[in-house]
Amino acid sequence: MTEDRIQIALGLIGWSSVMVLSALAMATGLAATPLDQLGMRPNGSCLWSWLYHHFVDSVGVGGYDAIQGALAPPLRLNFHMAGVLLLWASFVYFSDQQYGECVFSLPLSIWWSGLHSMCLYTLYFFVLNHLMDGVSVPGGPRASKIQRQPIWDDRLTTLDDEDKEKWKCMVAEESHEDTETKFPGKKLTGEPSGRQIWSRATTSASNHDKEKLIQEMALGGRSYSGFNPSKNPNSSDVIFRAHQIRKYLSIDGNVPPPATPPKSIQDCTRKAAHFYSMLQCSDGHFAADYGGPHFLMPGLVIAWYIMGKPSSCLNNDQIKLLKHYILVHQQSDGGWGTHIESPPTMFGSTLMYVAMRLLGVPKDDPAAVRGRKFLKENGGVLYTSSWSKFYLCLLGLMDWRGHNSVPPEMWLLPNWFPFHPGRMWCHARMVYLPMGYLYGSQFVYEDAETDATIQSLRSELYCENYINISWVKTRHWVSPLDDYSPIPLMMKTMQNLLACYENWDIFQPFKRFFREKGIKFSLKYIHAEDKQTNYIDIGPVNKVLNMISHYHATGNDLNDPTVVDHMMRVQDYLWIAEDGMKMQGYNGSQCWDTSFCAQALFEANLLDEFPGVSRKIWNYLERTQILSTEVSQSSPAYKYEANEYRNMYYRHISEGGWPFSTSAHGWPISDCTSEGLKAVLCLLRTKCIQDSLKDKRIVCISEQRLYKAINVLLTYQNEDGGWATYENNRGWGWYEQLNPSEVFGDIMIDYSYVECSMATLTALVDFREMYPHHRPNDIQQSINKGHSFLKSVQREDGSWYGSWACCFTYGTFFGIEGLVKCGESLDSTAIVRACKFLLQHQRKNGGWGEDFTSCYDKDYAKNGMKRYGDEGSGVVNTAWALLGLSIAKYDDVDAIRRGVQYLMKRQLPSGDWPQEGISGVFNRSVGITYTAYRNVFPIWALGRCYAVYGNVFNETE
Ligand SMILES: CC(C)=CCC[C@@H](C)[C@H]1CC[C@@]2(C)[C@@H]3CC[C@H]4C(C)(C)[C@@H](O)CC[C@@]45C[C@@]35CC[C@]12C
Repeated sequence: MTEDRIQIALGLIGWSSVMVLSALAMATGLAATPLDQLGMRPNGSCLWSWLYHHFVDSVGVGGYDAIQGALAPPLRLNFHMAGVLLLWASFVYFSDQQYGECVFSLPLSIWWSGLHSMCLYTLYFFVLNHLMDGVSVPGGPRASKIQRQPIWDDRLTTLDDEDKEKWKCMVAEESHEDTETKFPGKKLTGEPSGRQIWSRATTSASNHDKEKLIQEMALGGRSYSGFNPSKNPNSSDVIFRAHQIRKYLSIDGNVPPPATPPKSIQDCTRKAAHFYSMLQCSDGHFAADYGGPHFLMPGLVIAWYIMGKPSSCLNNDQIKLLKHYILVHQQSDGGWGTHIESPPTMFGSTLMYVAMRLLGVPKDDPAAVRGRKFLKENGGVLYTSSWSKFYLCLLGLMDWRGHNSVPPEMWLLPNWFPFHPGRMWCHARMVYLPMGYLYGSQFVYEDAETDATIQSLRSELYCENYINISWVKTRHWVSPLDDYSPIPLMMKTMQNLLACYENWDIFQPFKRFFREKGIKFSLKYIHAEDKQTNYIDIGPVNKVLNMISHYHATGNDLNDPTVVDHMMRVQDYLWIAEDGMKMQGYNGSQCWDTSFCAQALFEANLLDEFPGVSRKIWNYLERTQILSTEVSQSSPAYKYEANEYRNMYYRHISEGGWPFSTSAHGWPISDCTSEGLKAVLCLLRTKCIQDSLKDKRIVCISEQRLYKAINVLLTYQNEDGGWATYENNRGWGWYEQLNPSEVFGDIMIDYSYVECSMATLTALVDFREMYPHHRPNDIQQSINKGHSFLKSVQREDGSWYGSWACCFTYGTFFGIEGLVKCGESLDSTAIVRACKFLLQHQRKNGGWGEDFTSCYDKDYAKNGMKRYGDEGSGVVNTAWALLGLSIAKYDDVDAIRRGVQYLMKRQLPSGDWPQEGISGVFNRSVGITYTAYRNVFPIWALGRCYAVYGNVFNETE
């Protein structure tokens, strides 16, 4: 009897341990799979990965990659399940052998374990794939719409002549030298190519007549009449363009494009290419204004202020231009938008107002009075969104209790944890990292209590008395103007629980212990990001927050080498245009624009006509590919290329990839790699590059390097067959339930996008055409999966939602091109529906137009590009639509002709096109400027239309 009891007890223990073990195995398998897809070996967080790694891989039979790669998702699940089943059966069998018969007989135990496994399998499959919704496709329905319009007073603003002419855009090595002379004894690390900074020039414009011509050319053949946001808040990049044209014309033999209007499509394309070639920088890249968002520069101003206003971070000349920018973008009601075309929001207004005051605009200046009126009419800054509240807390303009918790402890969660921050989209991850550090340290500007401006701001920003505010209650307050992504219930609940953790005494000893560890890890991680990016950092937000974090960590030491390293890279984000100085959304769009230029000229058959331009593009792409093995060992980035560090800091492999901007930035992106690769392949097919390679006038990009690019691209593919931006998708759609930012949509995970997928698929197809023997099966498999993905995200109406530019026209151009290159037949339903969608939206004047509201509302802008286009049409949208229709060889030649004639008609006398509405977008709600698009896409579209349809465009109507 006693023996029986012991047997049953032991059996039960055996059973429960089996259950726990298998649940654990399931959980780690489930949770760790996406994190293991870093394009490298498993990090040991998943039991099965660990087993493969140690047993299968060590015997050298192709290893983990081969197994993982070969297993399609359902199979992979089965693999996990088989493992669980085996473990289970053996355990039960073992206990059965040991402890006699009763319930644990062999057939029964197999039956039970089988049943149990089936149940878990079902749970696994359904929960993961259905309820958790593997990845939800961006572009789903959006309820709220932009209700208001931005309105500016009709006023012309101009920069002082001195400001227009005395600034010089320096690139590459010259830019490094300039910065290094300002920081004696310090050296910048990383590849200099592509770096672009604005510095005061010592020479001024000389010949007056020539200067007039240059200014006119920069404006497309019209004379400069200043900047008037009520006409168009998008600046035209006149200052940079004038600067480049001046440089170009100063070289003997260089002439501007002919003034006569082009008579044919080829003339028009050639003239456009000639004009655009004048803008190319000496290192081969195409520079341009990459501004737009209004919430970036205030972050920098706040950092500068907190750090004691060092002139090595921002000097007086820059401050003057930053103020100018803030003032010209203020709208009639006193507010500022989240970006240049947005109606005023509390997010934009709070930050711009604070920046304006910190830069020295007095409280009673009319702009400040109007700004304050706007803020107070909307409830004061207690109703601004969380990202601006964060900056207010740093400055001592808000109590940290008024901000929801950003616990740095989140980094201490085990990697397998379903909500580990390492699974977040890298931009969100890299912003919440320093936020966690600064929140955890409860950092506040050290002079806040004595600083007169801060004290005054405390009364300017609130409707109530600052000292009487019950901060904890205000944590969730947000104005409807900002509430694009209302905080979901799940996140609110979590924030409330965290508020207990932050404030209840009972948790404090526990919190102290873990907080310290979290802060320590965060700082280590921040440092790794700084080194990996040569202190540029992934984007403008974490750039500034990382700098403040180091300032804090070093005990507010401005001379600390890390803080100085950071300050040396501030210039990389600043840009001057006719609306003043702005902080850009990135350190530029160099590689992206340059890769497009190569492809546009290739399709227009002009690369050989502009051999100098082609060679310079080649050089840029050659120097910009990320090649860890060739990074000098002395570079701080070197160490972090090792897989050990990549694993530790959740980074995908980079070797072989191309970035969006510069090599020094160091973060490759799937579509930037693809566009870079396609550009190289185009160049390789031209005579001028082939000859230059033969006589060694340019450095060779070896086949091995192209293979590395292919490797990165293949590792980037998600399980759904699509491609995300920087990394594989590591989480699930439900993560969006934890989105803590009210102003951005879909920021929590890296989704598969039509743009990234099309770019990668077309790169794979182009590559296979030239190198059919390299990994043919992997490439074919990948193309097949990608092809199905593209079809799966096509919308009912035949369009695709564009996540990174405005909007359906962009997405649909990408969708069509992707399908066609994957071999979809031109008369298939998918292609015909997509082309019909485009045709339905062609406007009376022959063009196409959409503005930013399409992206925000997730609904085609009914009035087209109403405000800043031409009767609803815009040149960039028209070019995208033509590119889509012509790759599909759509047979409505009349529609194509009208589109082409529209582009030709809109070309300016200089060969340029006008700057219309904002083209780019991110996170659904923020517009971003792509100045180069107005040149490169029309060239490309005209080139392609001519190649596909021949000379049917020249008869005028
Ligand atoms: C952290 C937040 C909310 C703001 C900082 C801004 C960045 C998130 C974005 C600024 C530039 C973006 C848009 C960047 C630009 C290029 C695109 C793309 C065109 C290559 C696209 O196809 C893939 C995504 C992009 C990389 C982008 C991501 C988001 C930005 C970094």
